Amino acid sequence: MRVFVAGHRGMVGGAITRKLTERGVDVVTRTRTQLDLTSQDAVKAFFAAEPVDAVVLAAAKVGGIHANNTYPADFIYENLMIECNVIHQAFAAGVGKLLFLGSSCIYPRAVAQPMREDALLTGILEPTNEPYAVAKIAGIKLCESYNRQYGTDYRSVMPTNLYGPGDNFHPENSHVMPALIRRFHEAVRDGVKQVAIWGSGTPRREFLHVDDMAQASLFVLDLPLEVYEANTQPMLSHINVGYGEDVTIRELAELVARVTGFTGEIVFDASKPDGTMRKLMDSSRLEAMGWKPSVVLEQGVAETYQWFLDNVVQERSVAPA
Ligand SMILES: NC(=O)C1=CN([C@@H]2O[C@H](COP(=O)(O)OP(=O)(O)OC[C@H]3O[C@@H](n4cnc5c(N)ncnc54)[C@H](OP(=O)(O)O)[C@@H]3O)[C@@H](O)[C@H]2O)C=CC1
Ligand SMILES: C[C@H]1O[C@H](OP(=O)(O)OP(=O)(O)OC[C@H]2O[C@@H](n3cnc4c(=O)[nH]c(N)nc43)[C@H](O)[C@@H]2O)[C@@H](O)[C@@H](O)C1=O
Repeated sequence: MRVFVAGHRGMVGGAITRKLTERGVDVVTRTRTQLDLTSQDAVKAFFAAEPVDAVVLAAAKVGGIHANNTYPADFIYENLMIECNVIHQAFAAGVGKLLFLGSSCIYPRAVAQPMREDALLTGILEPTNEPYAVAKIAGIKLCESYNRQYGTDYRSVMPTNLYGPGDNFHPENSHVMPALIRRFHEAVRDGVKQVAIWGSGTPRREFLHVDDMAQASLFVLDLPLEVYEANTQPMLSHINVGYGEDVTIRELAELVARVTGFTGEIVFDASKPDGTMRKLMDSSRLEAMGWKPSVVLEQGVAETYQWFLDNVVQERSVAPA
């Protein structure tokens, strides 16, 4: 079994690669420098040269609310190009099996909670990440369309907000969890008594550890075709992957403060956007098939903070001035 993991250096692609390698799968990888997935010619040449049995598409332009809002053209263009190139060229090279990773932002911003798979395309999207969401919806529809027209077995999973080792801890462009881990850590380090959190603190988010996401991805990829099809009716579309519970951003900030040892004041910066007020996944389809998450949020945040200390902080302290 040879599997191409696109995006193997990312948080999710890295976790999936580790799990596949543990299983003894021959994982094919390329860095972005070796293979720019936005280039149709390069992706075509790659599939011609590297026969694989399956593809995991975990490469994407990814970022938090600020990055999505600031670089909308990059988010829609790069994600559409990556999806079109990888999905079409995999098909053209005769690869029958593929797993596409979407996102919970595909659902309308004011949809009933928890969000079911069949809520797709039933309302208006959240404006702060609409371009990214449109690209992710296109990815689902690409897989669905190739399955319908050509009989491929291209599956899609929709992860909720993810976190864990390998996350992006950029102060502005990252997601909320790594941003807060960095901000609280630096406040403790510098003796700062007040930390500002973006928005009102009232939006709710659901956080799933990346190891659970990787496990869910392989669980879905392993499902017998008839089971996947029976659980993705009516359009053989996609499956949600969530933790099952959400917290307010204020509660998340309080948790990260405890984990990092911050005892000062938490304030809220209303000049920053809240984004969607709630996006809790309904993961009952996946859970009915036997999958459930295993990493408890408090434990996951503590482990991620340790990873940040061991990798991001450590690397910076030994880097040349
Ligand atoms: N993180 C989250 O909270 C969530 C993520 N997802 C989805 O999960 C998937 C993985 O996300 P995550 O691991 O967090 O993202 P990361 O940003 O950690 O990883 C993305 C990977 O894609 C690669 N990549 C991006 N553009 C290109 C390109 N043009 N050519 C080649 N490689 C490219 C990156 O390469 P390089 O290392 O060179 O930058 C990187 O390895 C994505 O589809 C994302 O949309 C869905 C919901 C939530
Ligand atoms: C995974 C998901 O991720 C994005 O959507 P999002 O959930 O809104 O992402 P976020 O993690 O950036 O923010 C969550 C909440 O947290 C608040 N918040 C507080 N303080 C900080 C902060 O310091 N940084 C960030 N980033 N957010 C902060 C922030 O204001 C918001 O209310 C999209 O990419 C979307 O496309 C997508 O798929």
